[in-house]
Amino acid sequence: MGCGASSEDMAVQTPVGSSSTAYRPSEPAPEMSEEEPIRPPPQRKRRASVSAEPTSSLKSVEKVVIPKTDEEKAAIKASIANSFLFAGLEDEALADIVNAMFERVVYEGDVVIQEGDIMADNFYIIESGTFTALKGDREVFAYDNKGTFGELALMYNCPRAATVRATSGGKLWCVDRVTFQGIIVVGMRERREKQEQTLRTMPLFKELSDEERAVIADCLVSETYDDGKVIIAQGDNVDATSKFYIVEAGEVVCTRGGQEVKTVPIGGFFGELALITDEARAATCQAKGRTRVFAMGRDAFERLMGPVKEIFEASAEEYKKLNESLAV
Ligand SMILES: Nc1ncnc2c1ncn2[C@@H]1O[C@@H]2COP(=O)(O)O[C@H]2[C@H]1O
Repeated sequence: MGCGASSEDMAVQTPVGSSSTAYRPSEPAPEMSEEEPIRPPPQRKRRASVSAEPTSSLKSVEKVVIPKTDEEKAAIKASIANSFLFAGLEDEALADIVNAMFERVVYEGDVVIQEGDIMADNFYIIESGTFTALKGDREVFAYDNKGTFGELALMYNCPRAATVRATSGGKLWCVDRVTFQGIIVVGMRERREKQEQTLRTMPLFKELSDEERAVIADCLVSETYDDGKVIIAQGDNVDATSKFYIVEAGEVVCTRGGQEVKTVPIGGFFGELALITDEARAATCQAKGRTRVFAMGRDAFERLMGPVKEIFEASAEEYKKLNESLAV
């Protein structure tokens, strides 16, 4: 994770949901100890609710459908909205993964993941409860009613890097290994390849080396905006959380004082000016049609955008001339 993504980056916000799936303490998962009971992962072939269609991401992965209420689905989607693991997933893939999630109720002291376990089974999203992540006896992270864990062993096919134990009762949403790898890991790989290809064609990055582009790709997150949605508002102050954007699909319209000053096409950028000058946002930038952008955090922008500084300086000069001529 080249941009220093931490467990917090992966954290989900306030998961909700109210499935009534039974938790059976007498039913330990095969690779778990007695103290960590879990409802077994979905049976891909035998469940009546499992359909056999392949997913769009990985043809050989069957879709698993664990029935959920609309409220539960919406709540799960809200809770994973800020997780980079899910960012950029196509709507269909996201729906597939939400369908496949199953719940696990935990009690204080339950060991959900055991450090060193080579049979990593699930990825977990916290709906409620507190959890501690331990390496040996040392706590390396504490989760408080939000967050996700268990992705590393599934992404890199390595043993579990830490133990995760419930420090209160709570509820988790689980994604089984096959679904996680088939949708999230494959999706990330596909997106990464597409992203590097896209960056290569963008005027801003075309003079950079493959290595420079790869580092930049590590720090980009796809965001999707509906038609008319304001991505940047003129006059907003910038801070450490402010971002720089590149249009990946669709278009972005920029206005100053309500007057249109620019349409940013695919491959174009916006949101750089205030990050450079540390002044308020100079224009309002809105999606035209459903639009996808690559967003880069301010920290990465400052570290990585040096090589394209001249391009930014030239566009700042153009904006200045245009704004003077339009008196906006
Ligand atoms: N005429 C313009 N003047 C200033 N900014 C513009 C103009 N047209 C497009 N923009 C973009 O709108 C963005 C708004 O946020 P920033 O000020 O960070 O950076 C700005 C530019 O990238």
